[in-house]
Amino acid sequence: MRKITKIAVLTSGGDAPGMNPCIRAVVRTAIYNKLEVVGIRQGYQGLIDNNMYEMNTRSVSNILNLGGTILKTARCLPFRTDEGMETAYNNIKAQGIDGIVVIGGDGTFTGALRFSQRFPDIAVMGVPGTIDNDLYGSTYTLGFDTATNTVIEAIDKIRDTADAHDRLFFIEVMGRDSGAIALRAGISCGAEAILLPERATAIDDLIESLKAGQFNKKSSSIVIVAEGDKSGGVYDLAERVRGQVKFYDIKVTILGHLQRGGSPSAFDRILGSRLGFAAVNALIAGKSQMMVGLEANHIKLTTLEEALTQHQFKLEDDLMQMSEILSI
Ligand SMILES: Nc1ncnc2c1ncn2[C@@H]1O[C@H](COP(=O)(O)OP(=O)(O)OP(=O)(O)O)[C@@H](O)[C@H]1O
Ligand SMILES: O=P(O)(O)OC[C@H]1O[C@](O)(CO)[C@@H](O)[C@@H]1O
Ligand SMILES: [Mg+2]
Repeated sequence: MRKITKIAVLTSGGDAPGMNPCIRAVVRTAIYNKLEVVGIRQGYQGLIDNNMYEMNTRSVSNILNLGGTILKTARCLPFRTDEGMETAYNNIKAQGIDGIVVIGGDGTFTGALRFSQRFPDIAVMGVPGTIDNDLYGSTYTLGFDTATNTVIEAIDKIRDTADAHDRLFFIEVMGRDSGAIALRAGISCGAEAILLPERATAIDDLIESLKAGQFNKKSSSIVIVAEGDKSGGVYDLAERVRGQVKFYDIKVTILGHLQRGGSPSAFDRILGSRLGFAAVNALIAGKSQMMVGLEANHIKLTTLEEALTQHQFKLEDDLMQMSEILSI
């Protein structure tokens, strides 16, 4: 079995509330088990730039409540190249690191898998950290709960003013390839329609359902549009509907990056702590090329390969059907 003596931890891709509790758990679990632990700054960019520092138990004091990530993060193009990966590998070897915990989303795991297939002597363990909730093998990813609650708080406020003015709002929420936030927020806020990247919505059907809402004496309507919806963008969509829905004044709101910030919820603090703890224990047990996730309230290991390829089945059919029925 491979022996781990020194590990590194990094956060990569979009930041997500819960990353800091996870970093804290990784560092303290490692030190408790007499491992050295190194923090990599700015995700894969830090591996390439050799931007690393030794961490101790006090490096992670008072961070449970912080949004963002104390290690910083990046979208790093050079890591996609063979040369970039090789530079990263040489820096890792020079530091004597034999295992890495990577906290991020599907892109981060794609990079981690490619890297560890090329350099299998470095063990990699993924922690699902993305507000997009788009990984197979964990019912929830870090940050999704906090981000969804942030979105709900914002949409509730929009509903107040929409109702006061008898307006129809198109609200864009994050999710370039994922409708997870849109679906959960839509159900929680009673959205009249939810447009998702995973499902095509015919514009005629949308208009018919808005007309039905007006017929049923709805004073306001909210259409939640995930960023990655294929209808051509929220402004374009609003314009097309404006031509045919005369009874509502129409407004557009893009919630944007406020959705990714903020103090992690209790759920994300606990999830981050559990997954960080489990990730270090999995490395110590000799595992690699895997992701630690939470399924049915139990820690589960999934191969990175599976985590990346199975997620398209994740949006629940019953939620999609229910959201339409409950908003009549
Ligand atoms: N095919 C790939 N090969 C090597 N590295 C990759 C690959 N795809 C992504 N990465 C690395 O992973 C980083 C993070 O990926 P990405 O920007 O897609 O975010 P993510 O991890 O999916 O998180 P989120 O979707 O929550 O923002 C990229 O910036 C890049 O450095
Ligand atoms: O902050 P950036 O790099 O524009 O990324 C935005 C993307 O990141 C995510 O927020 C995930 O982190 C997606 O939902 C969104 O499409
Ligand atoms: Mg992603």
